[in-house]
Amino acid sequence: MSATVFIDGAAGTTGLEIRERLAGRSDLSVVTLPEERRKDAAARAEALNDADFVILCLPDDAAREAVSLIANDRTRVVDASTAHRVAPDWTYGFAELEPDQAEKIAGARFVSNPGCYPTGFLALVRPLVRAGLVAADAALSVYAASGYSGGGKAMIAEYEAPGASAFRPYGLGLAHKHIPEMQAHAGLTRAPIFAPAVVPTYRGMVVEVPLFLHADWDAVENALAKAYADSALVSVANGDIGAIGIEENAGTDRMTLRLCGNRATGQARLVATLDNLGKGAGGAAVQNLNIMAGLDPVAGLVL
Ligand SMILES: NC(=O)C1=CN([C@@H]2O[C@H](COP(=O)(O)OP(=O)(O)OC[C@H]3O[C@@H](n4cnc5c(N)ncnc54)[C@H](OP(=O)(O)O)[C@@H]3O)[C@@H](O)[C@H]2O)C=CC1
Ligand SMILES: CC(=O)N[C@@H](CCC(=O)OP(=O)(O)O)C(=O)O
Repeated sequence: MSATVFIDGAAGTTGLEIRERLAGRSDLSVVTLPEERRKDAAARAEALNDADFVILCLPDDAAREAVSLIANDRTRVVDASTAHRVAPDWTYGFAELEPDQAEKIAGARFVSNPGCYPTGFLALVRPLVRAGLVAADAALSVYAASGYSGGGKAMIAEYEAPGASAFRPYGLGLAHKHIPEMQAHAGLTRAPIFAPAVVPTYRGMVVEVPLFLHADWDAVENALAKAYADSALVSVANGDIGAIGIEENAGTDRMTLRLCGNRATGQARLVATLDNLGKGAGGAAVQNLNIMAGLDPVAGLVL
């Protein structure tokens, strides 16, 4: 019999993306609640406890509540929210982050899906910190632009009404909810300065880390290439390029990384493109589910 998967929050933006990726799968049976019961705590508690796997596509407080409703020691969880991303008893669900991360996910009961912006930042920075090519105490900055679906149903409604801004920097108080996971999982002693912006396109994301390289350019290029050599989803492309579009990986579960900049001066721009709803959310959640269930890690994903 195939494993059962309950999607809590299945009517939301991320939930719908996950349902699309799981549609037609014969190796998993997807459970969702009918519209009139999808916020009923008793119905959710029953579904959460019946399922082999649950994927939480909920605001942080509702995700914490969902975990508290699980009263057995069997149901395994992928949480797409920010609630558990630096919690010590949860496994960080970024399979490509460390050489043994997929193995840890495979054996974990509680897996937190990475944030969309941290997915780009960590993919660029973690291999360089690990290799000693960027110092653990480096003062890093992160600039990023996201499609408006990153803000869920509320932001989609706002951006699909007249008058949406063409470029909207936010997080100006430098306390965005993604900063703790960026610092913790990159292995940095200082929090990066994080400068995100929303643009009027539905999906897609560019994450950029500009920095003065103190290491050899080729060594940095090689460290990135080596880190993702075996990945079906993350690739390293030639950074000798004039411009990069936010659309590059929109509608897919891929992520592309580049080391751009001026080799002669050592001034670099590390750039990642991904889909906030793909590798940044729904794609990563399905990848984690596949790994936990011992299935093909990229089954159902958009390659
Ligand atoms: N959008 C993105 O790009 C990304 C989102 N995420 C995370 O995924 C999670 C979901 O985000 P997103 O899909 O964008 O948000 P949405 O607002 O689009 O969807 C959230 C869904 O959760 C439902 N919900 C809220 N409270 C409860 C509750 N108590 N019980 C059951 N259902 C509830 C909402 O119901 P209703 O429809 O009635 O409002 C809605 O359908 C968030 O934690 C977000 O941070 C992570 C990475 C990227
Ligand atoms: C454009 C926009 O508003 N994006 C959201 C991030 C996406 C998201 O929902 O955050 P998680 O990845 O942590 O779940 C934000 O900045 O809060």
